[in-house]
Amino acid sequence: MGTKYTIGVDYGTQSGRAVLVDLANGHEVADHVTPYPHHVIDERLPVSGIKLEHDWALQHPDDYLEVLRKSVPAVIAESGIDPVDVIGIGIDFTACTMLPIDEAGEPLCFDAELIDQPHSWVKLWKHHAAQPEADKINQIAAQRGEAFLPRYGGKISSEWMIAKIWQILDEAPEIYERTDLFLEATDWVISQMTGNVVRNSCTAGYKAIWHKQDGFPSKEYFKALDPRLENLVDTKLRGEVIALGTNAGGLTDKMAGIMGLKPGIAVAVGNVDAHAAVPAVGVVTPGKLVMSMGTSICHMLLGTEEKQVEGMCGVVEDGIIPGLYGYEAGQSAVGDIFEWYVEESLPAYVKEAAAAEGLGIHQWLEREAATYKPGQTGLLALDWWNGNRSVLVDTDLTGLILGMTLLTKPQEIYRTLLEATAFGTRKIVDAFHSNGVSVDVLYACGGLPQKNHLLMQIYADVTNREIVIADSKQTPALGAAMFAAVAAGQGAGGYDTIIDAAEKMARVKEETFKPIPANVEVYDSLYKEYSQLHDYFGRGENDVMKRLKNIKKSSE
Ligand SMILES: Nc1ncnc2c1ncn2[C@@H]1O[C@H](COP(=O)(O)OP(=O)(O)O)[C@@H](O)[C@H]1O
Ligand SMILES: O=C(CO)[C@@H](O)[C@@H](O)COP(=O)(O)O
Repeated sequence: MGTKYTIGVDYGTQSGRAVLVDLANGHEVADHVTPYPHHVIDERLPVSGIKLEHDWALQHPDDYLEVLRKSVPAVIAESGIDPVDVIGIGIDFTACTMLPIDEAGEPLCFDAELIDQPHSWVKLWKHHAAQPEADKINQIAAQRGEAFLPRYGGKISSEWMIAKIWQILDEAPEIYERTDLFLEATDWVISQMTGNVVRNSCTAGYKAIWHKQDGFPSKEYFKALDPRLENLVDTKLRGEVIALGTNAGGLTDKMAGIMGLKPGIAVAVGNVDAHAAVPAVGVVTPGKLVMSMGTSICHMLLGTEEKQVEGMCGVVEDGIIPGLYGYEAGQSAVGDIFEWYVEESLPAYVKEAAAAEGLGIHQWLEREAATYKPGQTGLLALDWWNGNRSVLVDTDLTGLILGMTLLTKPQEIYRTLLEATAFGTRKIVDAFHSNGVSVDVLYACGGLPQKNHLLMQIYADVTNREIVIADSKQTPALGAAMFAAVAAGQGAGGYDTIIDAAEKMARVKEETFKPIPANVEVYDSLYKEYSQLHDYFGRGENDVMKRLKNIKKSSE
């Protein structure tokens, strides 16, 4: 049949990236990045210049099409392959990144009448202005004993679909009325490529409270939130929910022309970035926790049963790999904490020393921090610089460093911050493992594993588990290309299941990080101390962090 390819497109926060992948071995033949022309819209709307309120984060839907227009032809050109050998395309996206569309499938913000209405635009995953709605969603669900709440670790996030929809209804009822459908951006882009509107099981499950057996929450629940939401599911959330790897339909003639591909090729249903990365590191069975490590960490895990785990972001059947339950948890700041330290708190002499040696600041700090043994700094930190996503689900918690003296060095603080994030991950690992969702080995992808070896060794030592590292730097895009291969099917040169695709296309490095027994022992005692601080400050025994925030607010 000759060499066949698929394209995976990874839609991140700042840019979209297309990767052309050889189906025989997962080799990434070419890639191309298109920065979003309108960036993240968090101050003023394009065209009208209307000012946005605090905590808003929007995007421009045409930026997503721009990625298809630019990056897809670019990977074809760069690779020099014949486009007829591309048998499918798949995408992964940040989530919940959602938008209102009209009957014709057009985003409301494309309508000249609505362009100056902030609520007609795409709400990006990190739009955090729907917290009042999220609070009521949780309070009413808890009062009514809604069965869905434990599936989301006890809390629905303000980042997710229902809170965002309700904010639109609350603040711009006319936009709500004009909306035919609320869609995840990942599903909208697929609709643009195929002409079909379908919802993928991943975002529906993790972000819109959809359950394979129970569907969405009941009409009674939505009515209890707001009588105007009673029929939301049958109206503006309608549409079939389809498992990952399904062909959403063939690529339309129009989009094929624009992208330089063959019309009719398979287009896989949409997916989420962190979730798409799981099969791309070859994880298709339980027991292997995949960490997508960058500014934050998403922790992904598979299981054969639906279990309740404190503070997880969600458990969704078919949510990651069809046929299994997919679990997600997370830490809302990891690389961001290291960046804060380097940018906001590091003495100038360290920057000068690093520059004098021609080293990056992180590299200098990593090298110096690596000269310490576990415990040797005498320091301990709580990693809550951006609140705590799992397991406490509390954005009002803040960071803490304990044990400093007049002799404390910057590299000791840096090491302590690395360790604190590892303890945060161990809390998540322990929460899953002790609730019957076993975690035997860790897999790491994203930017951090490539950048900081000390960090990875600390994670192996703190969790007492081996860590396998992704070989691809574009792991989510590779995963999206694998799901495209499944959507195309074996008959067309692809694969019939994501398990077959993972066997041939997933890639990890040979070198792994293994726990060092002597370090494990010391970290076990430090973790006990971390756990005491974690519970003392995080579970209500001493709410000083919240009181400080309140004092700060009232002093502003
Ligand atoms: N050598 C390093 N060690 C630790 N953290 C680093 C290092 N270099 C960059 N970072 C942090 O990693 C984060 C970027 O991670 P990356 O995976 O590239 O991005 P993203 O999460 O946006 O995909 C930033 O927060 C940055 O401060
Ligand atoms: O929340 C999820 C996945 O559930 C992510 O899409 C969101 O945090 C964005 O992640 P990135 O910053 O793009 O790594």
